[in-house]
Amino acid sequence: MDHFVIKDGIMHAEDVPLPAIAEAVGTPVYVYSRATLERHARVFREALDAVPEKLIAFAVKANPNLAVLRVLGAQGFGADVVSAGEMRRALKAGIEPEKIVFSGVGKTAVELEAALDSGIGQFNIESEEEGIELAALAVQRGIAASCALRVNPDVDAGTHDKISTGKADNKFGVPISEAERIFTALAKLEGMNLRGLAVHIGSQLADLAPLERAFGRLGTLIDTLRKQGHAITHVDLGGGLGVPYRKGEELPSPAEYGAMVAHVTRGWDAKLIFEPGRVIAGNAGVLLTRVVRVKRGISDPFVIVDAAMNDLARPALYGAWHDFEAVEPGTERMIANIVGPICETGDTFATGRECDALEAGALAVFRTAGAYGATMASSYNSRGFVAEVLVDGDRFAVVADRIDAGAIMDAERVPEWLD
Ligand SMILES: Cc1ncc(COP(=O)(O)O)c(C=O)c1O
Ligand SMILES: N[C@@H](CCCC[NH3+])C(=O)O
Repeated sequence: MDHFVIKDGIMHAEDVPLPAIAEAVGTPVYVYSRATLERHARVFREALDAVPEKLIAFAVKANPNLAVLRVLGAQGFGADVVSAGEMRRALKAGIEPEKIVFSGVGKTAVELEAALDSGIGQFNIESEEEGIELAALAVQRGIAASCALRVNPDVDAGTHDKISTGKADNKFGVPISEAERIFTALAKLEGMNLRGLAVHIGSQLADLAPLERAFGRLGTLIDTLRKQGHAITHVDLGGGLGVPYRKGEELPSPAEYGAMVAHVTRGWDAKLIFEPGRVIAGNAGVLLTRVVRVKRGISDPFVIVDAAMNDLARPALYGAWHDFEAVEPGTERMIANIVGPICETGDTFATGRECDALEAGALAVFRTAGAYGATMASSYNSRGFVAEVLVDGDRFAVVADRIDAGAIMDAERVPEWLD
């Protein structure tokens, strides 16, 4: 069930009319639905009912807002983090350290130390070099780091090139052909409790077959390692499940994903870890924006909105599609180029898009903006950082203040020697 629906001619987030949020907080603003987050968490968990032992660790990069993390933590989710900053957020949101998994190719020594000192549950090691460094830091502390080795299975996820992570030439994980040697070498190290494997082949996957292929390769590797006497007790299957960005688009459901996982992993006898991001948060948020003006020229009109590529980068970065709808739609439609105010032609959300007819001052939303939206924002063109709101039934709260150009300038200094 969609929690962003038109009631009495006005789009609501749950029971809150979006114009009320625009009035109180201004635009552009991200609006998240607590009920949707909770429903997605429940659906994903239930889809994995057949998996006896599991941890679902939300990929914090998708939406690191503290309130969002708090909602998901209350659903029993852990956190998949890729930086000390994300780890601090997960901890601050109340997620137990034991439920935190640290992924990422470039964890610095400072980050590894912070994570060891916080007692996080698992490090997903992405190279032999990282494993050696981490083990040494653990020895200094008189502890052993619980780790999984991230394997690059050389599988084409069939997604956008910039968000594919499991092909041999991608920077992530160790090549599957080298995994046995590296696992054996790292497992010997003092300070290293190498207890499993991890894989993540990419994001916004529209087909389960590449995931199934990757998990199958992991299964073969588990057998090989066990035959050599290694204990494999934890296997992290990453995230990646895609979501519909266009009305009517069909993607594999969490239930289909869960059935595939249960089938491929039958008999693995290990705790499975999942790192979903987009499938939990994507359709739990919209970016609410106001039309600045409609510029008519020789081509389709330009609908210039007050949101821009600095607030929602996905269209400019990946050519991504986000449905665009009026908050108070009439019966008329138009064909328009939907653009932001930034001084780049790439600040274009849609070209030649059929949408509700809009005039200056009207409110509209970009849908499916709850994942990889605010988290990828920048302050380009000194536009500041966009605000975020969480809706719960008929109430809402600002869960991230708008940070304007003034606040950003407060962190800057002009050295005296320039005077
Ligand atoms: C290691 C890792 N885990 C989980 C995710 C979450 O992916 P998604 O949002 O597609 O579920 C990502 C992002 O692709 C990732 O890099
Ligand atoms: N930022 C990407 C997803 C990257 C996933 C991170 N590994 C997107 O918006 O689609």
